[in-house]
Amino acid sequence: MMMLGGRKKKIENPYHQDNTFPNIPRILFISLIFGVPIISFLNRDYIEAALFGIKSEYALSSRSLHGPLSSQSSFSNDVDPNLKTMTFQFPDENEPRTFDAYVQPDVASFYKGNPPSTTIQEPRFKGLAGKFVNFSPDHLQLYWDDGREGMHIADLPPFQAAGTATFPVHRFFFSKRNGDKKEVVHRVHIQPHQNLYIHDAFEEGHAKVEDLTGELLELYNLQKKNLYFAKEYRKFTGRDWLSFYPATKKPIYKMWNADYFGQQHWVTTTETHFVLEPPEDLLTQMTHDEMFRDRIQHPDIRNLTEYRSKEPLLNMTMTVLSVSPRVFEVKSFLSQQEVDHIVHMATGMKLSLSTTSATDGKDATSNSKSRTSHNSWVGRARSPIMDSIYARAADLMRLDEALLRQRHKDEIPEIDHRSSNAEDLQLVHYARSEEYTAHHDFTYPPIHSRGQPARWSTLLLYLNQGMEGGDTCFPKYVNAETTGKLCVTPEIGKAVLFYDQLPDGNMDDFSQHAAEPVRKGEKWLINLWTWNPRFR
Ligand SMILES: O=C(O)CCC(=O)C(=O)O
Ligand SMILES: [Fe+2]
Repeated sequence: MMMLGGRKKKIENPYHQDNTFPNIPRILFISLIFGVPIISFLNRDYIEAALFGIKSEYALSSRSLHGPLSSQSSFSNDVDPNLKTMTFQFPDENEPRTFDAYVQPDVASFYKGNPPSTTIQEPRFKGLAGKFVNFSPDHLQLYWDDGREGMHIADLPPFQAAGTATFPVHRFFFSKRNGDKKEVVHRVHIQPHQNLYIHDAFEEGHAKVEDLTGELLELYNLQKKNLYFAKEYRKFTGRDWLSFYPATKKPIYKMWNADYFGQQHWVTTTETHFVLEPPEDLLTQMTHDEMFRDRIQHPDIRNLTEYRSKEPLLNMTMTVLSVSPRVFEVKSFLSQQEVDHIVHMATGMKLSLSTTSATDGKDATSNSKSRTSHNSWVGRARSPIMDSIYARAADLMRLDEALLRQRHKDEIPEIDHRSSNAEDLQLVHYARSEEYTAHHDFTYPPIHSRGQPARWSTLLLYLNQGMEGGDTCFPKYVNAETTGKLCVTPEIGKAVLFYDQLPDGNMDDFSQHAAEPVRKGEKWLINLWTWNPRFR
């Protein structure tokens, strides 16, 4: 992450360890307990709309202000049409195994009408997710070879892996401590379209399987199977396998299809926009009972209906910006009122960002008299508006809103933990000339972690507009018309949803993205990350 570019901005994020380090520190979450009857709400109703030949899908709110709608699960029983059965056999087994692997469809199908061509344009951007596997019983360190001492990237315990965004010109080395010295045991030269780099001490004659015992032997066997699988997966799909077989399962949640550019999905939610500012005393921390989904049984819950839009429902249109990676845009996901509220919660500042875009970031912040604190993380429970934004985001992603918060033991009993599957919202601020170079939002969990928890989706919410530069770009998006990148320009309240994983559980290298430098003005946005299967 850092040394190969990285984020150049003021707000340091201790949790956002994009693509390098396997350990994700934890955010403290107050444990909440509530005991009320559970009614399940998720309703999904698909309507094929003939309108303009655009396929539309219609989903209803996961948490109704008006009462339960029906019961449907957030979890996917659907078979993603891009999953194809791959058959393979481990050398030490008698029976073949199968795996439903994501196979990218023909690029011509990414276009509704006539495709501009029938072949993929090779992106100009050559960066990729590098994953480095220590297939040895030694505790190693990974360094980026900068031509000098080397720059430390990651700790690599025996049979574990780590990663970073990198480029084909880069070189790395694996090293081990030898007294006070670093002893290089393996060198890597990054190649185009190759994500996986393995230091195989057994093949290189530095280690013998016969010498392994106990836990090391167990880890050896796990990683050996995984690496064998990775070879088969690459043959079948053309991509490197960045997850862990067999522990990584395909995402448990429903994923939106992205079949062609411009495809639209419609989502209707009862979590309508806030359009008036509620009094401060109504905007305090939510209690557990108040966040409970069954609001109809709790008329005292702060829905704050009188401060919301008069419309009973909010219609959100998701437009497919990219098929691979799957990227969607939703205009007006947030209202101006909500944007102001988020900034207030996250920074303590009372300011309307829409009026600050022409100035430099420093001026906007130092002019603010009402600034009381500077938090860059905002949790769902901070106010009824934050709670509602999470519930709306859940609807957009077709998740039960209870997944995005602490749950009672009877809520979603199919999953074995009660903590939220989403992180707190992370505020990101860029002053002039700041940027966040191309990176991935996923990390690599340790191989012995049974659930293989990982970030599944990223929801970006733009809090201002009108700056020069500052686009979010996807430089590896697959298409048949340009070698350039796909860029999204910030607009107040707009959301961009993309998936960090493929429908088969592999990390999606093509989800690599960058925040372009802000050339004039400043940029504000927040991230909402949802994990599969769990966060913490
Ligand atoms: O600022 C942006 O447009 C993207 C931010 C981002 O990728 C991140 O914070 O991980
Ligand atoms: Fe990111």
